[in-house]
Amino acid sequence: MFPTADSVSPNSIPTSLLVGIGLIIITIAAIYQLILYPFYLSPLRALPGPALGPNLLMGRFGDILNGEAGVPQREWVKNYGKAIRVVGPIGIQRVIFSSAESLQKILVTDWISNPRPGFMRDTLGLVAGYGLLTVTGDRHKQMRKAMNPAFSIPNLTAQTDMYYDAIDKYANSLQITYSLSSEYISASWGQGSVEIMYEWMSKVTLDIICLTGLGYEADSLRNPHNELAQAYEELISLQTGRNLARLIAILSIPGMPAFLGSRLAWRHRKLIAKIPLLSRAAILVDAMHRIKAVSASILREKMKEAEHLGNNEDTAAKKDIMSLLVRARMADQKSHQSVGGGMGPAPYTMSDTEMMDQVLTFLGAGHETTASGLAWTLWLLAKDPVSQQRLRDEITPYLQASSDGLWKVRLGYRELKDLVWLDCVIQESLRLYPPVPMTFRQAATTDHVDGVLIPKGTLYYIPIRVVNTLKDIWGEDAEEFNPLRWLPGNNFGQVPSTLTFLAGPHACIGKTMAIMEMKAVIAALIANFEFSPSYQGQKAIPTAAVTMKPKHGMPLLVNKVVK
Ligand code: HEM
Repeated sequence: MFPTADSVSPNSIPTSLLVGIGLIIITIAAIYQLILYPFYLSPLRALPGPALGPNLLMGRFGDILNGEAGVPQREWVKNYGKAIRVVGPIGIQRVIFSSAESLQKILVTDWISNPRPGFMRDTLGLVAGYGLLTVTGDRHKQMRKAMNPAFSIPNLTAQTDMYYDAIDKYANSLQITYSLSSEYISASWGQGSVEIMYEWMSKVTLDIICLTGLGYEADSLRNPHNELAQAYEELISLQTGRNLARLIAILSIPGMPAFLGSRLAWRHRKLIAKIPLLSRAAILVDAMHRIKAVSASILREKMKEAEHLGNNEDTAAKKDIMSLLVRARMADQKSHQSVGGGMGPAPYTMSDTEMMDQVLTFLGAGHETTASGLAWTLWLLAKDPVSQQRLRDEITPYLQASSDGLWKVRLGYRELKDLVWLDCVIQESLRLYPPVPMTFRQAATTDHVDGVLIPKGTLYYIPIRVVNTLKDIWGEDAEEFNPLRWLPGNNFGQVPSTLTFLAGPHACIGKTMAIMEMKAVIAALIANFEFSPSYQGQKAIPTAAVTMKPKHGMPLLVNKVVK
């Protein structure tokens, strides 16, 4: 039925016409975004890179989602060179630079003009607080300066003994499980207990970061119902490939991150859970609410404790990073008051909200990353019994006998740093399986990088795992596990060639802490247990999520070392 001349007044445009015009506009916009701009107009179109692929809407996103973390990108870099363009979903272009000079410019020299992109800050802010991971420029400089002392070597040295409570608990529980399950013999492969190592490492690192970062005993190893542990388990479940892609899509809707972080969203979480597209967001809202509630109460306690203790230095409780930050803030405020009675410009101190965000940041940034690093190290050692035994031999002189039938390991900061083979193994594992396999930056201004004109707004994919395995830096065996390359004399440690903890002002503040913690856990486990693949032909597949977790949680066969 077509409208007659009588039925169309100047004030009433027929709905069908409006719909038609709308469809034409959407079609033109889609053709522009998906085809015209990326392939005929964008200044980046001259860069080499993989062809668009069969799906115009998704670009090469399918390869990334279904591939091993960082591997499709590594193949593209091999095929197309060190400055490439990849078209992702809805025609969004990403540029991958992998030369040392271009990464130096993006991450170090011009870091302020290349911040983390908005979608990344929104996502991180929601799950790991609006702390160091989300701020940039001057605010970042101030915050980082305020936090650096808490990560100093003296503080880390004082903290190493806090790792061993969780490590001992895990070693004990592993010993019990082993003794109960070693009767199950797999005729084809071996005897022992099959353990899902990522899950265990996640509990160990949660307990350690809660204690060292916050002075809080989560004890998730013994108490699976611990509220923090449960909430994090739910959050982690959202981070597998497709779930994560859906979540990022939801978070890209303008205003959505702020809404999901609000009390309103929490109050209506049951309703949100019923909306098909948002059901996963409801899990996030609920888990984050619980994590925030626990974090807020930890912070309140810290503040009370700091008021009570004043500047008294020697209580065990004050070794954790949060206590140090709270006390440093109090000291700054007091000194401002006492010098000139609070007149004059106040020094920068973190607000209560910023402090609270740091609590969430430590938990978010320091837990799964380290768990993932540990799971991959155990896998690499399981596949390389010679390196595993060499490590056991290196640690043997430091072992202490104990009544529970386990060797106690109590390596301090200096020993953890100086054990050469332990260092080689950890560095090599972090190189080959960097727990954060990639990150993003976005050009805030139009600029040239490596001679390429980069329009404002361009997304940079920072190829951490790719750079860590470039053959022209690491040699022909770049993709192999070879801890020997880190031995003194083959000194790759001097070259800024692994990007595992990134580089520049946003480089990981927890790097030394994470390495020390990994060394302590690995030393204690290898001293007491032997690890091997859980079945013949086992392959471990890193998922393409925020952190590079092993698919299926990394089952390994565990046997007790005979004393
Ligand atoms: C093996 C373990 C770890 C790895 C591989 C790792 C890796 C990284 C990477 C790649 C970044 C840069 C992210 C970006 O800018 O896009 C980063 C930043 C950060 N990490 Fe870690 N991290 C680890 C452990 C930790 C721990 C234990 C903590 C704290 C207790 C921590 C706290 C942070 C913070 C606060 C930032 C933001 C730094 C800034 O922007 O100034 N990380 N980490």
